Order: sequence, then C-alpha cells, then structure tokens
Amino acid sequence: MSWRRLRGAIARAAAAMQGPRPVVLSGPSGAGKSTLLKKLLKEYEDVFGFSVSHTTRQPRPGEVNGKDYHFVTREDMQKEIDAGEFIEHAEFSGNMYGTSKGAVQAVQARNQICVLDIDIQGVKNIKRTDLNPIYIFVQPPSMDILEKRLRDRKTETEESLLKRLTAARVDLELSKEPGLFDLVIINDDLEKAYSELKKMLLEEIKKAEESRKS
Ligand SMILES: Nc1nc2c(ncn2[C@@H]2O[C@H](COP(=O)(O)OP(=O)(O)O)[C@@H](O)[C@H]2O)c(=O)[nH]1
Ligand SMILES: Nc1ncnc2c1ncn2[C@@H]1O[C@H](COP(=O)(O)OP(=O)(O)O)[C@@H](O)[C@H]1O
Repeated sequence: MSWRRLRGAIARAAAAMQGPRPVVLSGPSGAGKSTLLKKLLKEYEDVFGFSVSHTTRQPRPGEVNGKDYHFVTREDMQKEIDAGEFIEHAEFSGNMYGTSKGAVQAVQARNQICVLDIDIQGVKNIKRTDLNPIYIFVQPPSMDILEKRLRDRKTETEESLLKRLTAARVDLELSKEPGLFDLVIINDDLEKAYSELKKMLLEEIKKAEESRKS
C-alpha cells in the first residue's frame, strides 16, 4: 500500500473511532431549515436530537416551549449568559437567540447526534469551540422565492419580514466565505434537498447506528 493510501486509511479509521459529529444547519430565515430538520428528526428519531435554543422572541401559534425553543425574557437570558451557561448567542432581527450548554448536553446524554439550527453569527462562534460539527448552509433558490415562502408562512409582520429579508441578503453573501460551510444545499425541490442532506449525513447515521448496536 502506498503512503498516500495508508494515510487515507488511517484518517478514515480515526474518524470512525471518533463517533458521529454534531450537525449545524444555517441559512436565511425561510430557507427551509426547520422543514428539512423536521423530516430528518421524523425519519431518524432515535439517531438525531434537536438542540433546543433559547430565544426572546414570542412563540408562534403551535410552537411548544421546551420543544421548539425555550422562550425566555431578555433579562433571564442575559443572566444565564453572564453565568456562562451558553456556548454561543446572537442578536437576530431584534431578538436574542442562543445555544445553552444544557441544550447540547441533553441531546448527548440521550446518545443522539446533536443538530443545531443557528444563524451565521452562531456558526462563526461555534467554530471557536471544540464541538466540531458538520456545517450545512440551506439556501433558497432566489430572493423572490424566499420572500414568497416567508409571506406564505404567515408568521411575520411586515416589519419582521423586511428585517429577515435584509438579514438574508447579508447571510447569502457571508455564506460564500471559503471553508465556512461543508455543504450548501439549494432548497428548490424539497425532496431533492432532503436527499442531499441525508447523503451528507449518511456516514454519521451509520456510525450512530453501529454504536447503538454495540
Ligand atoms: N446564533 C443562534 N441563532 C439561532 C439560534 N436558534 C435559532 N437561531 C436562528 O435565528 C434565526 C431566526 O429564527 P426564528 O425566529 O425561529 O425564525 P425562522 O428561522 O424564520 O423560523 C434563524 O436564522 C435561526 O437559525 C441559536 O441558538 N443561536
Ligand atoms: N422546497 C420547498 N418548496 C416549497 N416550500 C418550502 C420548501 N421548503 C420549505 N418550504 C416552506 O417555506 C416556509 C419556510 O420554511 P421553514 O422551514 O420554516 O424555513 P426556516 O426554518 O429556514 O426559517 C415554510 O412555510 C415551508 O413550508
């Protein structure tokens, strides 16, 4: 065996021994992150676990406290941040969002692969930690389609919708930074986007299923 092939084999063996990596989904509001995540969590409910973030925004109809988010006041969230309880936090569209250490630990305690849905500031902050996730950017096919999907979702006021579209333009530019994301999925046809996501996560799914058997 050549040195190159041997090195490759060693790297693959080392990666396999390390166990599955967490997964970060990022992308503009309305790109389809939650839709893709829900499909993944439904198909692989034992394999993946969602990192439940904290937010100061109001719950939407149907959202459940402790499941979709931990809905908190700015004051309470700031206290927990000051106490060092958060891995990362960011201000998005006039509200605070953040991943607590407890959110990630809760998923890891269930022996599941932790999936985080965070904005691009969160991505940059997670890069400074030792979480070592796979970074995936979900991109809408165009700004016009993004706007239509956000309007049709009927969750936003005109003001918050405009803020999200402005943030989306910035995020689409920032996402072009080389090496920031391991994969960019263009969410045009949902089934195609979902199969790209699954293909990227196949190795991690296999590792998780193997470790469950043993
Ligand atoms: N940095 C960071 N961003 C988050 C977190 N949780 C959610 N977000 C991001 O906050 C943004 C707004 O989320 P949300 O209000 O649920 O709106 P939606 O993405 O349009 O459904 C999205 O880009 C999320 O990815 C978090 O814990 N940390
Ligand atoms: N591929 C798609 N084609 C058409 N509509 C979609 C597609 N993906 C998501 N949507 C719809 O677009 C809206 C925004 O998706 P959502 O998952 O809430 O985005 P995000 O979590 O990124 O903010 C939702 O109403 C969702 O049903």
